[in-house]
Amino acid sequence: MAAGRVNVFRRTDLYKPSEREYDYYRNDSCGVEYNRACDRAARRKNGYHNSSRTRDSRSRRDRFGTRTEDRKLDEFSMGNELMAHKDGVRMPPEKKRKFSSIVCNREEKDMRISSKNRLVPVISPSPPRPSSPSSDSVPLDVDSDVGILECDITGSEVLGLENSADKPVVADLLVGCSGFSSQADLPPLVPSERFGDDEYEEDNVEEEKVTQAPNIAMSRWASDSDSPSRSSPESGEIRVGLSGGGRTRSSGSDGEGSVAVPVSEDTFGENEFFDADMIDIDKKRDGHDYVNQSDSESEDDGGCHQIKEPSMLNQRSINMLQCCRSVFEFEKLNKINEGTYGVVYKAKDKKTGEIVALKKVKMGVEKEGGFPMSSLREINILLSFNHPSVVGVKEVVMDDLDSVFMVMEYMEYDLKDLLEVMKQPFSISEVKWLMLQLLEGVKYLHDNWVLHRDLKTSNLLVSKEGELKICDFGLSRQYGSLLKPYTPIVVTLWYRAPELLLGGKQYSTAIDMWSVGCIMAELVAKEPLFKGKSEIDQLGKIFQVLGAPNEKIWPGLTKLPGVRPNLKQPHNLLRTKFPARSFTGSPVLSDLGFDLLSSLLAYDPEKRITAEAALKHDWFREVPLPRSDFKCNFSVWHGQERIPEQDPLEEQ
Ligand SMILES: Nc1ncnc2c1ncn2[C@@H]1O[C@H](COP(=O)(O)OP(=O)(O)OP(=O)(O)O)[C@@H](O)[C@H]1O
Repeated sequence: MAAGRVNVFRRTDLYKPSEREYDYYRNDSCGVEYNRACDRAARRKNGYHNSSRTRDSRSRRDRFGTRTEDRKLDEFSMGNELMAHKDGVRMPPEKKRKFSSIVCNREEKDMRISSKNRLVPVISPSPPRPSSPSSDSVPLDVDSDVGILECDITGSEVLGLENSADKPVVADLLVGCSGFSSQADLPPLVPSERFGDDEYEEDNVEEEKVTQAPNIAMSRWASDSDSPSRSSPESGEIRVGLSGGGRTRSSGSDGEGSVAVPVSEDTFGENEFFDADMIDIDKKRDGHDYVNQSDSESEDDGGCHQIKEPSMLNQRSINMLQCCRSVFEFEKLNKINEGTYGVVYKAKDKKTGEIVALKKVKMGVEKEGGFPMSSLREINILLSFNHPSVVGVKEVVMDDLDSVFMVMEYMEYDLKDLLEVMKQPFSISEVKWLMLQLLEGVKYLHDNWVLHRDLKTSNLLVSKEGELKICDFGLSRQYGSLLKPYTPIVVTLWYRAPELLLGGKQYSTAIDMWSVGCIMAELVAKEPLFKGKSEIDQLGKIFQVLGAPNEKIWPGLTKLPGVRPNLKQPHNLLRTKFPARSFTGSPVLSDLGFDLLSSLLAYDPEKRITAEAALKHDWFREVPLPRSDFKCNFSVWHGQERIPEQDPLEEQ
């Protein structure tokens, strides 16, 4: 596609587009002067945020997640104003599927192929769609020892307590999932060294086929009469659907298309991803979903929370042990990086020659001998998702012992490394293109009821073709409101939303949007916006730039556990950091760009712009237009040919 064409892949697959326009309301109370035209434009196009909620219907399932009533959940409870046809604007009748299989079946008639082989519809000034139903509160693991942050918001005088990390529950994934009572019983997949360790040698690779393991029907789960649900995917088994079509998928699977990972039912507690006792969400406010813990409006539950549609993304299933290829069918090229939950290698599929990334799952991180729940979540989500802006997981492979690897599409860079090695910041048109891709990915997640919860530049992969993909779903959750509060200890500090820093336990997709705002600022400025050293320091840094919030601009603020009433209100200095013009080389943002950034960094989560609304922001239509043809090539920045083996992800 030629430079200057504004192409965006806009999904029309899951939801009917709205024909309505919504009033726009955003947080402008931080002392920022907004351009009038910009304001008008924003009001015209952006998602309306409102805290009212409506209940149209809901889907119900029994405790194992089986659908018992096929009522629809109206995700677009945009507020009473909209529902009341105010000013000719009526409530969009959009209905959203919850926790159903995620299928990327774009309507191709509205799409075109971009230079990056993406299906992309051309941006046009069509009427905006309603805000995504997106988000909500996440059923998180809540640790009893989660600390409450206290802060005296006078400048940066904030007191805090140490919070514990989010501790995912351990899933006994492999042992016992297929009839093996211990690891020793597991059939040897490949009798050689473990892949991923330095001692790995290609010579050890064997052509031996994976021993067929008993499937779930033969497993101890299946024969466990006390656990009739074990064999049910809704109860104890994680089934990962590879909803057909789309991206490349499991080259080594048996063709059935998904992976079933039986896990102890106990493993999935109330806060878990595959929770069976979930309550109805039913609180679509302003495009962000919120858990309402005191919902008494249920029509038929006597005030109890309804079981919401379970978070099963599955369609078909295969037994992981039965179908996994061996990691020795890949040739290890080099170690790319190591994160908290796993080591990532660059590797080559010996059969196809395809270059892939292998993420080795760290075992026993949380509990001895267990399979990290974070990895299970990540595998499940990534295998189920199919979107150009979400990194694709092709299959899961194992080595001869108990190591599990995710086979992912290989991406040459991550944004963090790129920003570090670049000599010049991205141009505004490049920022726009990256932001469009990011927002499309985030919208896709939120549309499919997933909070990423750890959006940051190191979790945004970029190909040399300039494609951006979100990775690292280890902290993500499919949200479905639960009675328990959520742990606020999510999201890497610099990208953490103020409601989390202030100890809020009910949060929504808005936390991801805050992170997106931080990323946008970082893309423009080439350095992180808020670089706090601790939670207290992080809050202080935010307040220094945006001004301390108050109850007026953020209703409910003072109810957050970390807030004390004596708030001061310094000026909002964001514009000075991103002026419209600069003679000093500071990063510049037009009025529209600044409007989008301010909307992403709105204090009040309910006023924070949604991914869907952000995608429609006029900044993307103003010159310079998004540069969709830009290539992420080192020669652009270093004046020399980039040698693939020396990309910034590779270990020296
Ligand atoms: N598909 C991929 N292609 C290329 N590099 C990748 C890929 N996936 C991950 N990486 C690299 O590996 C790093 C760590 O990956 P990832 O974030 O998934 O691991 P993690 O253990 O969950 O990390 P974290 O510590 O952030 O939780 C990424 O920042 C990126 O540099």
